[in-house]
Amino acid sequence: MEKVRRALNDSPAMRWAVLVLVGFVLSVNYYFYDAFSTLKDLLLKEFNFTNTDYGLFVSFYSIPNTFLLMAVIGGAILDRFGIRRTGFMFVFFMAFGALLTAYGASDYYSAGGPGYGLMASFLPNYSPELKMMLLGRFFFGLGAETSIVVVSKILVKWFKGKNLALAFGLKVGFGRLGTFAALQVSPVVAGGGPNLTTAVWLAAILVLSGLLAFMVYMLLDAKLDKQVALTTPTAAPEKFSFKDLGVILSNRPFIYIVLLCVTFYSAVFPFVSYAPDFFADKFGFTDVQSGRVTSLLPIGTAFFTPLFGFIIDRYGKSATAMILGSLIVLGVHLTFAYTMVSPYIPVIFLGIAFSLVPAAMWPSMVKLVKDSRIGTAYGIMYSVQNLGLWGIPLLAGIILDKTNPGNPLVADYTMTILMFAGLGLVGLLFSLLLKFEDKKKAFGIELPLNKK
Ligand SMILES: NCCCC[C@H](N)C(=O)NCC(=O)O
Repeated sequence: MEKVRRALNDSPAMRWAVLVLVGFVLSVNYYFYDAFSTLKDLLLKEFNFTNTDYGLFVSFYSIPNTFLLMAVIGGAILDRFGIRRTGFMFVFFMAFGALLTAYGASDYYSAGGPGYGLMASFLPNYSPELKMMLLGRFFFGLGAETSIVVVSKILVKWFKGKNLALAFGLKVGFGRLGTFAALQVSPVVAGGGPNLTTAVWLAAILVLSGLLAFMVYMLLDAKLDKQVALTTPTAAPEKFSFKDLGVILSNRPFIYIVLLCVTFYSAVFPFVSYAPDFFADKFGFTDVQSGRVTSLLPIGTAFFTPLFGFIIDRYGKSATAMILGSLIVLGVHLTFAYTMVSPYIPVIFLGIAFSLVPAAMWPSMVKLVKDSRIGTAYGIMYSVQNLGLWGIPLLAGIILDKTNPGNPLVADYTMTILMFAGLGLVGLLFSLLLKFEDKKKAFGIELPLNKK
């Protein structure tokens, strides 16, 4: 039998190849998530959506993960059944949901295609188009979040002790590139309205190509497992037990990170879903201009997150990075709410915050949870985070409708943005508590990650 001296994950080239493959899966995931933010006005016009309908559509992504605890269940299934089976299933759901959403927005469906009659037969206050798109968004969210958990576990498998924070930074960077592309490409393809459906189909087809990329990754994963089995006696996968959940949930720094995760991301992702419309309404930008300024955020973070990850691998200071990032988010939203400063400046600062916190937060988990339970831990984080990603876009839409009675074309966003600032403030509090706890009990969150 051929003796394996080096496993696939010992080769830097293979590690980076894996990162590119799973990074692509993330890019298309984020592309689809964000492709609708520059189409908001068109959706309102074409399908008679209200701001609340739009908020509902954005937030439906999070329903399976929050209320059905799919990210936690997905994380536990992942720890139990492994990366290949679980990953394929969830990337498949993501692609199915994306195609269903595109179908719901298509002319063929609106003209009475399959399912139209059924969707028209209940809840008449919501259009059949909205209902089909909500169903698609539900499946997309179910698969998308859990597939991010899968990708996180893949990175721990290939990169632990070998530039893990850099790998996580690049992973986030791939996601941001997807958001950047969506903000740039979607409004151009939609062409101000006539090609709205094409813009949505393009997004769905990209997600489908992510499924193919994941299947290629599965081949590498199987090969690595075979090599590892030759050199290391394989332990049977540990069965999921509620005791494990209890252990994870009684870890105080973990809880602070989860709470920071929900407040920080709720102040950023839902903001991005409204940002193009906000820039258009407050600063008089066109759809394409506001898409462009919003897209500075993901493109900046695509470069800065890996850079901060690289620094954290070597020098640590993760808790401090989370405090600084939270402080910046608060300052940025107050600037948006109360000043007419050119949006380019706060967006750049938001990009720095949006790089610092993710670069520090996600890899910190390996300091708190053992590898065999990392899927469950990320699943818990994502489920709680999704509570914010569900509630906050909806709340933003409701505040927007309430503070702008009569649905004027140009809306006043002040109260909506102040709500985002409030979330930034609460996030800052949790990041301070995290640093305090780490100082008291020496969990090592401030230490470099490139240490065994
Ligand atoms: N695709 C947009 C929502 C992704 C949410 C995801 N749970 C997450 O937080 N990813 C980490 C990140 O920084 O993007």
